[in-house]
Amino acid sequence: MAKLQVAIDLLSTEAALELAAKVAPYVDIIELGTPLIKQEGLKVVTAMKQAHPDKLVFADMKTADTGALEAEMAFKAGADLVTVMGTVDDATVKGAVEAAKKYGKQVVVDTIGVKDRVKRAREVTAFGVAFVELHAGLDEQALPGYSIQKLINEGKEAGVPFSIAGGVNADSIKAVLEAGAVVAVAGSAIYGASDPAKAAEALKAAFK
Ligand SMILES: O=C([C@H](O)CO)[C@H](O)[C@H](O)COP(=O)(O)O
Repeated sequence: MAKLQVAIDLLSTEAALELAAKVAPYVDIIELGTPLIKQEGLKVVTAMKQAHPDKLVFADMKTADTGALEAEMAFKAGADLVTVMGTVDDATVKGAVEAAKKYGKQVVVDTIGVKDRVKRAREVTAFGVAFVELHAGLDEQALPGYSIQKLINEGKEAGVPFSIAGGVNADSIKAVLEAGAVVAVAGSAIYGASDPAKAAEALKAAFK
């Protein structure tokens, strides 16, 4: 069964914990966004795992170098999954995968900036990553004419385990799941909602 991941792009540990407490009943994976980790450090990962030991905690490290080292730092802090950028050297991805094996954890490759996401998704899957995040970041989403449909089409074509991030919301969740995503990532559709718990519950209902 596919999983729902909440991406927390807030900027304090306190706010992240408050949001997670509201939405935890409806989500499978709690993601600490890259800006949040940069602002608060890996202690936000530790705090989240302590508060939600039954959830998978996803540290959106967006690692670009020293794959093994950064993955190990996040796993030691309590992360279950870490991200490595797909645009970087294969050695960085492989290093993170080696660290994940050592800790019994998992690596996800983030495809922001990857020109041919389908090709790269297939390449990195062979290195042993858990799944590939077909991702349009917040800056790309803000460009005129952005549509999540491209990611959905790429997922259908890829033939490897993938998540989709980049505007997953109540309108797009069904198409994301029908495309075969193993994880649907929703950030602003949850943390930006007037009632985040209700928004998460509505998204989760689409999984049935
Ligand atoms: O990963 C993300 C982004 O790079 C900032 O950290 C977002 O969490 C991801 O794009 C999901 O957010 P929404 O697009 O708002 O659903």
